[in-house]
Amino acid sequence: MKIVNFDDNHSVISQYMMELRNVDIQHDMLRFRRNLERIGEIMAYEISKTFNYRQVEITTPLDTATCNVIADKVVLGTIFRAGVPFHLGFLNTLDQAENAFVSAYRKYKEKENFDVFIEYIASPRLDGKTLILADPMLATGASMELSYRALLTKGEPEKIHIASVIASQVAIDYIRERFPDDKTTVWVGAIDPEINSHSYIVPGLGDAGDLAYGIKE
Ligand SMILES: O=P(O)(O)OC[C@H]1O[C@H](OP(=O)(O)OP(=O)(O)O)[C@H](O)[C@@H]1O
Ligand SMILES: O=c1cc[nH]c(=O)[nH]1
Ligand SMILES: [Mg+2]
Repeated sequence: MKIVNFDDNHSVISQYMMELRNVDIQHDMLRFRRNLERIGEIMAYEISKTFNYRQVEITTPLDTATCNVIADKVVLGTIFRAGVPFHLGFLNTLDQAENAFVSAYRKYKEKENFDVFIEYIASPRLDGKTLILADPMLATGASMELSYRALLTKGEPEKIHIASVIASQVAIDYIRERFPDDKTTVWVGAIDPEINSHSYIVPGLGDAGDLAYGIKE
């Protein structure tokens, strides 16, 4: 499994990450969502460098030109709710992609004890396609794994890109053991060292869904 950590080579993403994490800035919900979206746009661009391209002859007003277009059949698969602004960023860049949505959410039994539930899935067929699985937070990795398993009912993708803003080291190890090694690449803004007893990433940024859309009951 290949891992691309954007924190290894600083870029404007580092600035967006600071704003997402910073308690003095992250409460601006519009900026928070827009930063997730902007990171999605840039990650999509970087992932697009791994695609196959095919040549097409097109007509310009003056002559014909040989151009290259994406040959991969790309599906953007996103996990509700925090994934929504991130998804929009990917779709801004990869506007021809198909789209899949999965709802994965934590249902708490007690304060520190929860199950992850999948209740909704909407996806095209995935056989032979390039699946980008986007969720800004990878804490334990359970939502990502369960969403992937739910999507496998729609076919077997040829390539898998897991895209996240912050992953814990635990989640990276978890995903490494559960996703096909030869066709999975993980793209992350940063890998944080710990998760706490509530399975929140530390230092992380808090609750991405709540910061993007408000506190849920
Ligand atoms: O790796 P995990 O331990 O599964 O945790 C990560 C998940 O938690 C968050 O979603 P949450 O369930 O809080 O739902 P929300 O996006 O609606 O806030 C986040 O967006 C991930 O989907
Ligand atoms: O740190 C975390 C863990 C799960 N979900 C979040 O939004 N943040
Ligand atoms: Mg949340």
